[in-house]
Amino acid sequence: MKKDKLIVVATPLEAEFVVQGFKCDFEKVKVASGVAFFPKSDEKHAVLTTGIGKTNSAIVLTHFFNNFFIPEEVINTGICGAYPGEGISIGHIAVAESEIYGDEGVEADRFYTLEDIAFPSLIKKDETYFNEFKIPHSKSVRLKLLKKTKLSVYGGKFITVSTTTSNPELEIKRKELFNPLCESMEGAAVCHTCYAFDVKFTEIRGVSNFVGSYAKEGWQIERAMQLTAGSVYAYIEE
Ligand SMILES: O=C(O)c1cccc(C(=O)CC[C@H]2O[C@@H](n3cnc4c(=O)[nH]cnc43)[C@H](O)[C@@H]2O)c1
Repeated sequence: MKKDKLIVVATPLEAEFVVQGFKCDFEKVKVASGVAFFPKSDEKHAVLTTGIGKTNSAIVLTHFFNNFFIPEEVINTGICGAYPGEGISIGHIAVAESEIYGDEGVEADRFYTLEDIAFPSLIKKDETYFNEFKIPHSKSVRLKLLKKTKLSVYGGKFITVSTTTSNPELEIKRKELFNPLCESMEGAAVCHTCYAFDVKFTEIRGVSNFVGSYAKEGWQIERAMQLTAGSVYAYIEE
């Protein structure tokens, strides 16, 4: 097994899409409340399933780092919701340029961020982080995917939420607050954990739906998972 990169997903179905494309046998190992797939091949990478949401992601990834190995880079992948209006659509690929906790703060007369209320989420060396974690190498990730795949690949800010943005009022509000390209329920927590452990963080997601509505019949979950798995292979290929 190669240990330079670790692929992190939220759900068993997302793991299945990634693992099946590796075309090798895997050993399944329990990691706290999650599951790791360790490939029985020197050429392939491990895949970690955390369960959905910020808490599961942080618990399982921290447990993995402490008990298995610390990779040079974590690649967080899976599906996401896109904010309409940026050209991005269902079946497109999105690369995070920064990860933002979209609902950590205070909801009062307006939304107050962690910075507004002076509550850092992480203090490290000389840096203090609040809602946002920047991902400076993301442009090179996007360029690599554009070069190596025929997919539409967008870059922008991702927000991570506990409550999905499934009505138009919340969509407008979060768009005005953070100008996000996409949202998920794990990204910022995985990114935060990587910052804490000095691990490079990359996030590549496939758009399964638009935010702003709760019409689940329009979601294309399996197509988005398939395309995302393909873009992760393209990214990790030397
Ligand atoms: O069945 C439902 O009612 C339901 C409501 C909201 C989300 C789901 C999911 O299955 C998605 C959760 C899963 O996928 C990511 N994801 C995908 N689209 C979005 C989105 O628009 N907003 C936030 N997260 C999204 C997320 O990272 C979770 O892992 C089901």
